[in-house]
Amino acid sequence: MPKPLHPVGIFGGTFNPIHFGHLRIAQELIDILGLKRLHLIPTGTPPHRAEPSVTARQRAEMAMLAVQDHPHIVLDEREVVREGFCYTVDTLTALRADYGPDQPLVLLVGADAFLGLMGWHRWSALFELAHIVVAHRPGVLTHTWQDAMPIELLREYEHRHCDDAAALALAPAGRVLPLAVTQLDISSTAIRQMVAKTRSPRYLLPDAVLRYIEEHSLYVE
Ligand SMILES: Nc1ncnc2c1ncn2[C@@H]1O[C@H](COP(=O)(O)OP(=O)(O)OP(=O)(O)O)[C@@H](O)[C@H]1O
Ligand SMILES: O=C(O)c1ccc[n+]([C@@H]2O[C@H](COP(=O)([O-])O)[C@@H](O)[C@H]2O)c1
Repeated sequence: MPKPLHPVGIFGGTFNPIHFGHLRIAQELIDILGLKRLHLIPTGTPPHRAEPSVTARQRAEMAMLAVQDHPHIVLDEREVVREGFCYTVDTLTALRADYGPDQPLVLLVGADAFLGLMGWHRWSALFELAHIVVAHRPGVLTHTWQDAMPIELLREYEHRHCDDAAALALAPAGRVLPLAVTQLDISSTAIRQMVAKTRSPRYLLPDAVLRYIEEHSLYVE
């Protein structure tokens, strides 16, 4: 029997700014799935929210400061340099072309993002391109979260749901795995608000990222 391939992780976000909530779920995914590589992908121009207050380049620079010494996380700037809206389906299509048809790809999203998946461009094509791992997030009702899913998403979830992380190495795409991760009630919104009120977000994000925010006077009002 051929040896299963190590899945490749993919984690996109606005990262305005990146914080320990993001970094912790990325680390837990790496450990649980035995990933050798996770692409950390700051969004360029997001289709789904107002233009972030900080440029994609600066959000990417903060993400780089957060992961530059990590042995398995690579900062992937393909969305930062893309013209126009950044759709995840396009990013996954490009990664699928890079890695070939057999490589298991695993897209990491938080539970709040997964609940909004039907609003994503060509959302049902995402399941053909990658597995989706859904990290629990404080504030999202995880024990009854199926009740919060729109019916079409629930149908996909019930069809694709699996609880065995090892199963993701056995197919290139198509499964949905909920992941009970350490719950860190941190959001970029809260960090931006703290800075605006001259309160320190220290210990919610890496020191190097906080220094960058201070040096560039980000989020001050
Ligand atoms: N504390 C957290 N725990 C689990 N998942 C998280 C956490 N923070 C963010 N995520 C997930 O990380 C991805 C990127 O999130 P994003 O960059 O929008 O951060 P955010 O903190 O939600 O930002 P904002 O407050 O600006 O909306 C999303 O899939 C989101 O669900
Ligand atoms: O492709 C889409 O239509 C789409 C719609 C909403 C969100 N996304 C992606 O989901 C990821 C998390 O988004 P956010 O807003 O929680 O930072 C990020 O990589 C976005 O590009 C993608």
